[in-house]
Amino acid sequence: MTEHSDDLLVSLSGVRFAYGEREVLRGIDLTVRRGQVVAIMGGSGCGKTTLLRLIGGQLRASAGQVSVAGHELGGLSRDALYALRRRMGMLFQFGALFTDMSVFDNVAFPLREHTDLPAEMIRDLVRMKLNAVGLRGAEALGPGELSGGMARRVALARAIALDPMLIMYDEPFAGLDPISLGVIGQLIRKLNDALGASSIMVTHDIHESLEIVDYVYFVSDGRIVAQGTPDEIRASADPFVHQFVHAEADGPVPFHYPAVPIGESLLGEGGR
Ligand SMILES: Nc1ncnc2c1ncn2[C@@H]1O[C@H](COP(=O)(O)OP(=O)(O)OP(=O)(O)O)[C@@H](O)[C@H]1O
Repeated sequence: MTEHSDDLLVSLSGVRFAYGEREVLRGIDLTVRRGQVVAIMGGSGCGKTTLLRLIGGQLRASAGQVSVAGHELGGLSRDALYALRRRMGMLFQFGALFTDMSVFDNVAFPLREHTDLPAEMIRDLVRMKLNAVGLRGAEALGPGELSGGMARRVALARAIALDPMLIMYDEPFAGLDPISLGVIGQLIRKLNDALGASSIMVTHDIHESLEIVDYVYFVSDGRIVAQGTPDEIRASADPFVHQFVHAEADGPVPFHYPAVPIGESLLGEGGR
């Protein structure tokens, strides 16, 4: 397979990151090609959100390189980084809407903040984005009048308001019923393709993800431990992947947070 670096929108090589003394990422290599939707999966607290923040330039790697659209983030000035971040749409956990603003104003917010477009053009753009998520008729509603799935769709419309080249989702399916979950999954794919963008989503929802993504990375203990296309993942004999695909509570990702054996801890407390 020939791979031109132009095809790569995001590229991480040897990326390490620590919060103070606590090293969370220990050498991550990962790429996202233009047009791709990529999922990042892994146990709770393994560093998935941290990875998104590094790609978004909110955190800086302590070693290795993070490149987006051909720019190495570590070498960018503050202004250049800000300009690049404007071309990224982010939908963070639960994508909180501004509760005191209508659906329309929520979606208009990034356009008003980041552009000097006239009001009529903003109105048309907001309507197009709301139409893309099937909610053009809901523009006058307040967030309190929306179901969970509708609120998520409004957050999606807001995340794509500025036509980003990269959209990042942190747990886009969290807390949704199965039908809304399917709707959001299909929308993530559809919007990615309609915008000609690339998307990265951090998620625990393997079955929904395998339906819509092009590639999956599994993170554990600060490293990529498995990766592949949905077909490769489904067919994988890797114990780590198996635990995820079959939702086994215990396996390479342990059920228990590290602790002394329960016998010892109970005895210890009883002996006090
Ligand atoms: N600001 C911070 N300061 C110190 N430690 C942090 C900070 N943010 C996250 N951590 C720790 O870094 C580790 C990775 O966090 P991160 O949020 O990236 O994990 P995650 O894989 O997204 O987890 P989850 O799936 O539970 O959301 C966790 O152990 C977390 O406690």
